[in-house]
Amino acid sequence: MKRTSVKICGLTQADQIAAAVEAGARYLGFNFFPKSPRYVDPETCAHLAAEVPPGVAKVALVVNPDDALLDEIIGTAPIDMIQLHGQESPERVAEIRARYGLPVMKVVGVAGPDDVAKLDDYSDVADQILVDAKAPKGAELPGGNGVPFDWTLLQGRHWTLPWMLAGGLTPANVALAIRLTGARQVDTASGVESAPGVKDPDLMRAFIEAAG
Ligand SMILES: O=C(O)c1ccccc1NCC(=O)[C@H](O)[C@H](O)COP(=O)(O)O
Repeated sequence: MKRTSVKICGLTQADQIAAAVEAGARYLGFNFFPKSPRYVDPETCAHLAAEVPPGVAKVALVVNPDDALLDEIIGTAPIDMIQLHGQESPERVAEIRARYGLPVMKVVGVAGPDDVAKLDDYSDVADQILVDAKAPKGAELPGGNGVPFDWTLLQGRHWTLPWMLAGGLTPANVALAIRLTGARQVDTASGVESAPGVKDPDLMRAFIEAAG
């Protein structure tokens, strides 16, 4: 029986979705950040989402979205959860959650102890927290950079909300990351790709197996 729920983020092709589902992913992320090699538009997402069986959550990843973008995505594709991957304030998270009536996962980028403390700001307004590595200085993308953070920063920390670990997780390091942090949910994008934006079925299978 699986103990860890896995999210595969940045799916762009139907065959990758079939492979991720077959391997046991519980969440699939669709990326609406235009500069990303993993970008999909709402129409494409709607077609891809039709391939996703019940029980696997379809997550819309957005960065500092305005209502117009969210209206378009939610009005076009059957999204189950919104992932906020920008600098959204607690007030904006609450507003989005109320407007769309969907669960919201707020991302907090971590590089040091002060960042870990920020997780508490969202405990009353989000449904889940995604604890990701802070993007390296000068990076073009706010996430999906394949960079881990110091997992020991999370040791001894407890949160009331469900949370997910991300940032540079790969088939080779995910078991150690889980052991050090106690994460019960993990997320990966670049760690299961053969090239930027191209998910590799063997790597997805290996990741989910290693996550346990
Ligand atoms: O993946 C992207 O291109 C991306 C672009 C803009 C914001 C977030 C993005 N990715 C986030 C993720 O896919 C993951 O949730 C997370 O950052 C881990 O990515 P990785 O380190 O590549 O596993």
